[in-house]
Amino acid sequence: MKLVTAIIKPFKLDDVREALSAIGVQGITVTEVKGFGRQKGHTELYRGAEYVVDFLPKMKLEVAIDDSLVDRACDAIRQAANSGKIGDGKIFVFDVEQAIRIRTGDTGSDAL
Ligand SMILES: Nc1ncnc2c1ncn2[C@@H]1O[C@H](COP(=O)(O)OP(=O)(O)OP(=O)(O)O)[C@@H](O)[C@H]1O
Repeated sequence: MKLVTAIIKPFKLDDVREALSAIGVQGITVTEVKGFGRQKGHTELYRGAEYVVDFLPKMKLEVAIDDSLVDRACDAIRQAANSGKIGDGKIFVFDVEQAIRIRTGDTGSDAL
């Protein structure tokens, strides 16, 4: 199992959620975060206004999935979150040791 973490622009959240649902992802955790990438000193558009890049609002998605879905999930996020502009975000992939569904006690991929 892997944890796919994506930092995306907030207005792309619905598109990314739909793209992940379409490939069979069943659960997503979303957190409002702030961050910046390597484009310090450049400007980035956020809700129509230009900002000197500082800590800009982003959404962090966390999706725990079976290994077999990782490539498709990353492709889906890339396509859905890509505006072609700076600050579109990043995807990080981590190993997941265990998953447990609290209600039933299911473990591993059965718990995803
Ligand atoms: N190395 C990193 N570690 C942790 N978070 C990061 C890192 N790089 C980017 N982020 C997060 O991702 C968000 C989007 O990054 P961003 O797309 O600006 O990266 P970039 O490397 O500057 O790419 P681009 O040139 O396409 O803008 C940042 O606001 C930050 O929250």
